[in-house]
Amino acid sequence: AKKAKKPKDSSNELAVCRVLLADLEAHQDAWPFLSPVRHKSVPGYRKVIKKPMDFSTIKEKLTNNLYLNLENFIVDVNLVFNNCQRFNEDDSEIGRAGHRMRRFFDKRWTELLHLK
Ligand SMILES: CO[C@H](O)CCc1ccc(O)cc1
Repeated sequence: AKKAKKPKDSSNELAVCRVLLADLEAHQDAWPFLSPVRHKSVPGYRKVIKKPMDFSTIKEKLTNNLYLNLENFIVDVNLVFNNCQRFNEDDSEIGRAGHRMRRFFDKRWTELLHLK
């Protein structure tokens, strides 16, 4: 017989997003990602990175209810890290910060989801 699916409790997903964003912003390696890249002073950035994203923009979107669920939020956080990997050498200050931040984020949201 089909097992009854447990109803998904999505009510606290946005609270989880706020906790995750606060943790990202507080991380010592967050500095390259806190505000939008000044593409006018970074040659090539606008050409190479089609969808710029940063933590302050994510905060703005969260405040304006532009994330319908945790998944949409995670897509934007991963965009920050994927943009970073695309534009920076792995063996660079910012490249390494991006890898460390992605590892931290992946660990943190899976921790929070397992609390449910
Ligand atoms: C999230 O940080 C951006 O990838 C900044 C890229 C950058 C690399 C070198 C620079 O001199 C300026 C910006």
